[in-house]
Order: sequence, then structure tokens, then C-alpha cells
Amino acid sequence: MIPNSNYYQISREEWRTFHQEDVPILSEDKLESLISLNDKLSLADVKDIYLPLVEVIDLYTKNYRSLRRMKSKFLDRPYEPSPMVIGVSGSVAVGKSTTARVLQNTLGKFYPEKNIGLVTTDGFLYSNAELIKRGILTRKGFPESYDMEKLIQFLLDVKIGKPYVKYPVYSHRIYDVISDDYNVLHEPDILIVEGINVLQLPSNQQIYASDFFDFSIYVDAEIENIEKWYIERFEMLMDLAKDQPDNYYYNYAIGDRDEAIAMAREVWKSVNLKNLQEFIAPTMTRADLIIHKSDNHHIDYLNIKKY
Ligand SMILES: Nc1ncnc2c1ncn2[C@@H]1O[C@H](COP(=O)(O)OP(=O)(O)OP(=O)(O)O)[C@@H](O)[C@H]1O
Ligand SMILES: CC(C)(CO)[C@@H](O)C(=O)NCCC(=O)O
Repeated sequence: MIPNSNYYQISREEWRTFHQEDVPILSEDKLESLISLNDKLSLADVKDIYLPLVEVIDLYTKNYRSLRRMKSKFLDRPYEPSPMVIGVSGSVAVGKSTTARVLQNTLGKFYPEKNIGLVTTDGFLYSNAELIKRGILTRKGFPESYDMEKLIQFLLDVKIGKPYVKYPVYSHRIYDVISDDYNVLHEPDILIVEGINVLQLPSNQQIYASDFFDFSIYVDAEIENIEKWYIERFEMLMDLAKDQPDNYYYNYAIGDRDEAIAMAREVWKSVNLKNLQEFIAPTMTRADLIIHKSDNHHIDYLNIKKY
């Protein structure tokens, strides 16, 4: 329970019962096809968690569009379509990208005619070379390691409806931003932006990234579980790198496994846990919705903002 909470805490058992009468139910076929897109996802998760969640997002989307329409009419300005932007935040390795991907796919089934985009803020990290130049390589993921001005310009371009918006991409495989390459976003109706920093307030800008979010989600879990998932992912990345000498994890993969895992535990403690406690967890109560995961990534309850 969040102290002095302005949230309703809702158990999974209750959450799964929420449904708007006038919203059509997704067919079993569509639900089955969603699970095949993600091996981490169960049919129970789609039905219990993600279907009510897309219906909540549907309420926020309708409200967002109708307010914008009324405002442009009131101000006597043309109505310019602008995508609804959803932020997904939480610790390193808590499962933000997995949650965001499942949400993207479920929204895609819910609104088959709409374009649902997904971008991670990892691409807006400074490159390793730049982090070294600034003496902050061991602060990767901390607020100062992101080019926030670039992220805010990107969000602004998306919001004003620029037809093609470029954005940089990060690769866990090379442990760096991919240089000389970028992805392009083309007129999304809804954009999900996932990253540890989406709810943070920058110290030196007048515009906040969070100004652009119309709905925000924080993925929460106990620290011991997140550490476990971080180490499991490290082992998975190491296993994938075994035959790839150009992979950042290759040297760990061919070296002593216990030593590599001990090193990962140290990085977790001295970098990611510190970042979580100092800069990420304090932003949790800015989110409209907090999803709580327990053992085995099981979502057991959610907190949704009252006011
Ligand atoms: N629902 C789930 N069921 C099983 N495994 C999951 C689930 N969600 C996430 N994971 C696993 O937990 C690990 C972390 O997940 P993910 O990569 O989505 O986290 P993240 O918060 O996006 O991390 P980062 O900030 O470092 O990119 C991964 O190994 C992922 O496969
Ligand atoms: C790229 C981030 C910051 C977030 O996804 C994270 O995965 C990371 O690399 N953190 C730095 C410390 C580490 O190597 O885990």
C-alpha cells in the first residue's frame, strides 16, 4: 500500500472483472494470436491484466481526443490530430520492454485500424565514447547519461504530427547506441515510450518529458526479484554471445561463469540498484497506473490514480 495514497489498490481478481458494456470483446482467436507473439505471455495475463488495461487506456484516449477537439473549437484554431503518448517506467530489468511490447500488441488487436508505435529511451543515452569523455561511463542509465534535449525534441516532433520522425537505437548486444543508424516513426495514433527516465524531471530544461505523456505506467516489483531477473537476463545475453566475438558479452561468455555472474551482481548493486533507489523509484507516484509484479513476473495487484 502506498502511504497517504491517492491510488485505488486493486487486486488482480477484481481488475480482471472490469469491462465497459459498450466495448466489444476480443475473439479467442485474436487472444491466442497475441500469446503466440510473446512467449512470456499467458492467456490468463492477457485476459486478467491487459484487456482491462486497454479499456482504461481507451477511456483516457477518448477523453484526450475530445478535450483537444473542444479546445481547438473554443480557441478557434484548426483541430490537428496528435498521437496519444503512453509512458512506461520502472527499474532496469523490471520488465518495462516486455510490458510495453505486450501492450503494443494488445492495443493493436483492440484498435486494428490504428498505428501503435513503440520507442525505448535507451536510444537517447549518450554513446559509450561520449560517456567516457564526460567521465560518466559507470553512470549509464542515470539522468545525466541521457540526451534529454534530444528526447524532448523527439516527443515534440511526434506530438505536432511530423510525418516522419527519426530516433536513435540502443543495442544491448554491443552495449552501446548504434552509430550512424536510426529508426523512423511514421504517424502513430498511439505511441508507447518506454524507459527508466520517462517520469523524471530534468534539472535544466523548461519542458519535461512527462509533459508529453497522456497516460503513464510504472512497473514495480520487490528489489530481490528485480535483481534475480537482471542476473537471469545477463546469463541469457551471455549464452547468446557464445559464438559472437563482436558481442559485448562474448568475453564473459567464454570466461569463468561464476566470476562473470559475480561481476553482474556488483554492477546491479553499485549502478542499477543505486539508480533505482535514488532516481527511479521516487518517480513511481507520478504514474497514472502502477503495475505490481511478484515472483515469476506474476502481476498480483495494480494501483490506479484516484485524482
Ligand atoms: N512477464 C514476464 N514473464 C517472464 N519473463 C519476463 C516477463 N517480463 C520480463 N521478463 C524477463 O525479465 C527480464 C527483464 O525484462 P525486460 O528486458 O523487459 O526489462 P526492462 O525493464 O525493459 O529492462 P531494461 O531497462 O534493462 O531494458 C528479461 O530477461 C525478460 O525476458
Ligand atoms: C541501458 C540501461 C541503462 C537501461 O536499459 C541498462 O540496461 C544498463 O545498461 N545499465 C548500466 C549498467 C549495466 O550494465 O547494467
